[in-house]
Amino acid sequence: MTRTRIKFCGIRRKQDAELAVDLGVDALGFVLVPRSKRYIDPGRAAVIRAGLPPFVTVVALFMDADAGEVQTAIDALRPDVVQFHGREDAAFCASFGLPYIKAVAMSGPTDLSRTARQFRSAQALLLDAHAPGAMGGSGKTFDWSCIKPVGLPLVLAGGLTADNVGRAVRTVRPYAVDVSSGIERRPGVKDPERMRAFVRAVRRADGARR
Ligand SMILES: O=C(O)c1ccccc1NCC(=O)[C@H](O)[C@H](O)COP(=O)(O)O
Repeated sequence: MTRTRIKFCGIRRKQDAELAVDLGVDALGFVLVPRSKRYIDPGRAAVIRAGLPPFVTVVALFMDADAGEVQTAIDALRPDVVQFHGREDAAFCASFGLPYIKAVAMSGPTDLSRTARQFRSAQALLLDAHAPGAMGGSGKTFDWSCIKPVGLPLVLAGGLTADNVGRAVRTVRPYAVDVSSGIERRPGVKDPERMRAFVRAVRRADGARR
């Protein structure tokens, strides 16, 4: 059976990280973007990280931060993967010596193969609904019909919920799905029932793809 990986993003509380791990979530995202409603200080994120068991991927998110800020945060949090949401180019993304994910703003027709060529050093592309220059975590979906395989793993994000993620998995067949707003009570505060329902919906869709 294909197992769609799941990333919960915008983690700010220890109990949310613990429940995510119990539910078998593969990756946790920490938003290190100071203007975000889900911002977490890298030191606080490191405390949550220290309590995680092995084999849970810790992802640090940045948006147009300078290299010094990114490196300082990496030194504090020691993420497994870095994820870039701004206008960073491939050389910048790769310069920290960590696997990286590049977020692509899917606000209109987007030439994904061109982006994949530009970011061929990326571990994956994360397709999100925000407009270029705007922040992620908008809770909005985009038109999935423009998604084509591009030779890099695709992480589908943007407005996913327990109600639409099954259709997303069956339609797009992404390597992973990423969710923030759809499992929240309010920004940065996750809702246990929504977290559980989301994971159940992904696993049900995985079963249907067998
Ligand atoms: O979540 C934020 O506030 C944020 C701010 C700046 C850059 C990225 C941000 N989030 C990125 C994510 O990976 C979200 O999980 C992704 O955009 C999906 O969000 P949502 O539509 O809320 O599920």
